[in-house]
Amino acid sequence: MEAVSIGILGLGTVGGGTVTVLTRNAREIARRAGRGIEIARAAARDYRPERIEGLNQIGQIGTDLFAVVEDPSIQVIVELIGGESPAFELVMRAIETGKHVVTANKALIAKRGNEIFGAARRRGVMVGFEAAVAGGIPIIKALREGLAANHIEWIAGIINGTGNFILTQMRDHGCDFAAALADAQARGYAEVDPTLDIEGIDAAHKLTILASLAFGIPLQFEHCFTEGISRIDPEDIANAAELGYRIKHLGIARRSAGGIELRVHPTLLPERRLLANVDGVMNAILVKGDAVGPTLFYGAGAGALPTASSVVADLIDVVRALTTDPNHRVPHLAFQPDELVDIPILPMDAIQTSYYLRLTALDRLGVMGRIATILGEEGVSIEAIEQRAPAAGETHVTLVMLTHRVIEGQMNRAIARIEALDTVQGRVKRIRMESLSG
Ligand SMILES: NC(=O)c1ccc[n+]([C@@H]2O[C@H](COP(=O)([O-])OP(=O)(O)OC[C@H]3O[C@@H](n4cnc5c(N)ncnc54)[C@H](O)[C@@H]3O)[C@@H](O)[C@H]2O)c1
Ligand SMILES: N[C@@H](CCO)C(=O)O
Ligand code: NA
Repeated sequence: MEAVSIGILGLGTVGGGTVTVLTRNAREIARRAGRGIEIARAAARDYRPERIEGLNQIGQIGTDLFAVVEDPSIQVIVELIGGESPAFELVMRAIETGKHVVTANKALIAKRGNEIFGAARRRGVMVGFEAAVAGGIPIIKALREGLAANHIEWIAGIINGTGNFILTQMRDHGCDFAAALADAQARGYAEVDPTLDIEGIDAAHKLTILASLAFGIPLQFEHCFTEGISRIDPEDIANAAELGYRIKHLGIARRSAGGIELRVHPTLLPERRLLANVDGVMNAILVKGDAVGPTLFYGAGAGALPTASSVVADLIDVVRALTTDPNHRVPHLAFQPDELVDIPILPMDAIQTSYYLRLTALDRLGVMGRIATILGEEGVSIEAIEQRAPAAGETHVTLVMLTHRVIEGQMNRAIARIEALDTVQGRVKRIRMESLSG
């Protein structure tokens, strides 16, 4: 059978990797897909030809993205430019002209996916986005198909490679934040705007997508709570280690009474948990289904070839399903589109978790007692407390506490009251803790 013609938009880290994988593994890909995949055209503002193995396999390379989308000989558009615009307009135009789409763009899917999938459904075309979440890990496929029998209870994942790389470097080498970030950028892990990685926005994009697939809810990026890693101090990493914990940047989506928790933040995890030992650029997603129990998916969360692995898997899926009836394909968000239920996302002060607290207080009789009283009055019970003796000549001590589970709203009130004491210096540092055992 004749090869399927595709057009690639963007020839950067992921675009280049996709060309390489399609070229290197062309024969095996064709054996799996049933037909060859031919890169008829590609377009990019710029690219590094010396970095792209297989570049000579591309029929035609230009700079006009829309010209590729309008080309009637192309059946599938692979969007790898990133960002919301013009990616959204390109994808919508591709759909309008009856082309299937494969994308690695989580910002686009998290923010505009409801519209994109609606348009794709009306036009009867497929949109693949496996590469958008956790790079090379086939987590979308797992949630949509492999775990389809389950009532999913919760998901917790390390879903930003750059952030995990930085935290790992800080812990292992006492390396500073800026140097670790520069290294992640040089390796092609980071987003064009790395604040998306560091501030947790990229992880929030991915978690939004995972939560939809797991719970059958529309994409609701605007309701995801997001806290980044830029305020994690080496001191907190060391304190956590002393207490038997590691700090990981987690995305957590959980069904609980009254709604769904959707939150990205630094998290203390007991050091023996598998997730606590996922280091460097590696990602991992723990999914708890009622029938299967906990399942863990681990692999490279970023980088050229791992991400291309997912892009090409989607391409193979599209090629295999080209002639199938659109109504009988696996739904984009795992649930039939008219079965998505708009369950509310819980506000952050309604969630329940335990906490690591660090504060600096005057080393004077009664100060500790006052803090403990406030915590008790707000319903916060302390699991462990450590006091760092003041250095010679110092008047203040550092207190590190671990609490039992409590509603975040109560913790906020307790922290506000503690910060208002004149015996307490500066802010109370708070990092959430999860056991991930239930
Ligand atoms: N880098 C990774 O490890 C990784 C992993 C998973 C998903 N992603 C996603 O894949 C997408 C691409 O990321 P990347 O790291 O390959 O980016 P990149 O910056 O390395 O490459 C982007 C490519 O698109 C081109 N481009 C961008 N905007 C353009 C425009 N307006 N007109 C013409 N060309 C344009 C650039 O010239 C370049 O060739 C993003 O959505 C990103 O979030 C990246
Ligand atoms: N910037 C992203 C790329 C993969 O999505 C990360 O570091 O995880
Ligand atoms: Na994936």
